[in-house]
Amino acid sequence: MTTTASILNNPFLNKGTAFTQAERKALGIVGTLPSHVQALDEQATQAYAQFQSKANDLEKRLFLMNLFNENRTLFFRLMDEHVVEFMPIVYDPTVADSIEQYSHLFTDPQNAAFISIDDPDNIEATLKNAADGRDIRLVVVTDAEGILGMGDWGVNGVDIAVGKLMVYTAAAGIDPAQVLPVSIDAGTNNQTLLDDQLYLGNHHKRVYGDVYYDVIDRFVNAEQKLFPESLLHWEDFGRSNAQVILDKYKDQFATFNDDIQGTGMVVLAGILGALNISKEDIKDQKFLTFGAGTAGMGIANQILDELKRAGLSDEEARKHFYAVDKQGLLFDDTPDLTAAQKDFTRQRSEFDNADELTNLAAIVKTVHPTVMIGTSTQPGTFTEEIVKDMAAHTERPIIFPLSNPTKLAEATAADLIKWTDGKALIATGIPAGDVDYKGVTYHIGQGNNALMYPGLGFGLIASTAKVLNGETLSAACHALGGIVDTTQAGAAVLPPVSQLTSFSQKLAEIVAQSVLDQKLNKEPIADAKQAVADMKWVPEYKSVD
Ligand SMILES: NC(=O)c1ccc[n+]([C@@H]2O[C@H](COP(=O)([O-])OP(=O)(O)OC[C@H]3O[C@@H](n4cnc5c(N)ncnc54)[C@H](O)[C@@H]3O)[C@@H](O)[C@H]2O)c1
Ligand SMILES: O=C(O)C[C@H](O)C(=O)O
Ligand SMILES: [Mn+2]
Repeated sequence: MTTTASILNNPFLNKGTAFTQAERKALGIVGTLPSHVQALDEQATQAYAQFQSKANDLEKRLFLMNLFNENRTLFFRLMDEHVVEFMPIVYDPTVADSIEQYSHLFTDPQNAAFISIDDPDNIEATLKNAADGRDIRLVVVTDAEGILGMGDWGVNGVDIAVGKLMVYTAAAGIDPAQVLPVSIDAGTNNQTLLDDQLYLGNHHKRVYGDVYYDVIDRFVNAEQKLFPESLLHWEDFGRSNAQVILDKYKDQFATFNDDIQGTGMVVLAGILGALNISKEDIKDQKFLTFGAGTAGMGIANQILDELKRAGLSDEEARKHFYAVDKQGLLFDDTPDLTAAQKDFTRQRSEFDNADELTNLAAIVKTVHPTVMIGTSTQPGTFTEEIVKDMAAHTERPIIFPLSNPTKLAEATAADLIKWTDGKALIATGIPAGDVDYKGVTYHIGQGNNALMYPGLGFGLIASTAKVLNGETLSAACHALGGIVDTTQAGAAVLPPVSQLTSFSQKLAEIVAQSVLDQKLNKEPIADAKQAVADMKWVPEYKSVD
């Protein structure tokens, strides 16, 4: 039965004041709206003026989330027009503030599914209720143990799943009615949340081990059963679980971990862009990853794959890596290595001063890296001394401080340009403004997986991919090559967010083509480009009869 509420409170159907008089009549909602009928453009102009009147970024975000909760078409029309301005508001870094305050600011569940580890028997019902009959093609799930670099945020982390999905639609054009954000509430070790009466998640410590993995398994089974056409995207799981989960499911159906693979992709694409500028060969680089966690090792593995595709043996390729974590440079005898770290250790016998290699300054001095990636969550750790030392031994140091949000970045782009006298080739995790230095304007690429996962995911869904493999990931990493004009002084290593929609489309087409080339499509598809074009949703009102 249609009721006024079932239309005006349904963000997938609601047009608000844009319902024509005929539609109002047909739907039985005559008189429930002011009489003047607005066009979508008019609504967008009006909403943008309200957005601009908000005092700060969090207020702006709250306003946009309200709009999102009321009317998805209007929200995405507006985001389409203002993508560069909206990205840092709906996504990183402002999403970080909203996650910290989620329970206090809560007004709406945003059509997410909330799975509780204490209620495993209701996992299927939870997904079904949240989907509410919609044809779900894309699920972003988080257990929020490692939200950006801010640690454990329990159920509050659902906002990152919502935010990632907003970027998917804005960038690639997935129909917002076909997506489902999922929170797995496995408890939290965040004492501030546990002590907070208003905290909306389970008030107990995080559950690990068999009980946890059993819930993950039940979730995966229910998800695949209910939404067999869907792609499953894992986000911000903790270091001890992320890779384990990915390894368990990656060959079974279309799935990926954004922090491991999405980040690996954007960093490799950024390095390829940087090498295009410096005209150097990837096989001549020495890679230092500072923060050898989920993202750091995902990046190392993606670069390793590239080196092997460029002709190096596995053994030769691994010699190009220096993985650094809390313990310093990781050696084969370093205690407490994770499974992923074990593949990238060095031997003490390779260095005269192995015992001194416990801090970044000493390691840079000894190793002379040409590429330094920060995924450590440790702000300001790429110091002037370290960066100058690195720059003294390589013509164009490639430096990517990627830790998010803003307050956790290893360095700022402006400092890196200054300390290296304009030589550094930089990408940052959060958006960075242009840097003017000695008469040159340096554009800074955003080394954020948001540049990659929308196109990757859309291409996989459009091509009905059975799985995602290394071949497709590699094709996607190379897809952005040539988009940036590297002949310009101060060119960025990655394309600008202002071109997010066009390069996401290109990426999706390349991904879909790779799937078809490998015959990994579930359904017959003749033309990858056409499949991508056919699936693209545009924020326009459809007429209601
Ligand atoms: N820009 C992007 O697209 C992107 C993508 C993923 C992650 N990240 C950022 O990378 C950071 C790490 O994320 P993650 O998912 O890999 O988390 P993680 O917890 O898996 O990894 C962080 C690693 O840093 C290490 N670390 C902590 N203190 C250190 C220190 N003093 N010296 C050296 N290493 C130290 C930890 O031991 C851990 O191994 C976060 O800030 C996250 O926002 C950015
Ligand atoms: O969410 C982001 O901004 C990127 C990345 O997935 C992260 O965890 O930091
Ligand atoms: Mn993440």
